[in-house]
Amino acid sequence: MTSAREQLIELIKDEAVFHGDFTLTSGKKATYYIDMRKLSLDHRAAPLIGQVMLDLIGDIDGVVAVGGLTMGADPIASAIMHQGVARGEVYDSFVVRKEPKDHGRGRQVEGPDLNGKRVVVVEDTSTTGGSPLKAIEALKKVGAEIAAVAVVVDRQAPAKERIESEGYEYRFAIGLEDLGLSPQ
Ligand SMILES: O=P(O)(O)OC[C@H]1O[C@H](OP(=O)(O)OP(=O)(O)O)[C@H](O)[C@@H]1O
Ligand SMILES: O=C(O)c1cc(=O)[nH]c(=O)[nH]1
Repeated sequence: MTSAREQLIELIKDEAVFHGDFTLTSGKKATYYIDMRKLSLDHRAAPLIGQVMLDLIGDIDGVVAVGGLTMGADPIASAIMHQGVARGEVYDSFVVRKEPKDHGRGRQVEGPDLNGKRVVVVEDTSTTGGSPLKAIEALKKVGAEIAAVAVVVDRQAPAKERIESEGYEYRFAIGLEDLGLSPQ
């Protein structure tokens, strides 16, 4: 039987890789764009994402919650939470706002109280790694302990090096070679 990871790779190749002229979050230009939102919000792909990410992070001890910078990370964290319950592996999820909320409780990290809790920062696609590092900054302010950064698709440009140089473990489920793409 085809694995969840293989099924997800086929869906990404068929439905989430777009060719053209794109400007990325970092301001860099690229000739392809991987639109993981198209799949993380799709009923066929979301459960696969949950399974693949659980396989990726399942061996990291003591993690109670997963989440990242809104909005790419949000459906990834939800998929992990829901597929985790189905497997008996329990994770809560959280959302890191790009800026603190300017009313209500003024929070930047929404969800459970993470003070003293071990978390994995997740991401749908990572290019420079700037987004998970921004999430980490906010998470440290609320007292969370960062166990690792885990992303679905790594663009090798160069998130891994940047995140590791800041002292965090970096894992990814799918690389460019799996998708038949070259780094840019
Ligand atoms: O590795 P980086 O250089 O940070 O780039 C990758 C980020 O870009 C995308 O989000 P985007 O900034 O487009 O925002 P969105 O999630 O709100 O759509 C993606 O979801 C990652 O979060
Ligand atoms: O670097 C980015 O902004 C980026 C690249 C990509 O392929 N997909 C995405 O959602 N963001």
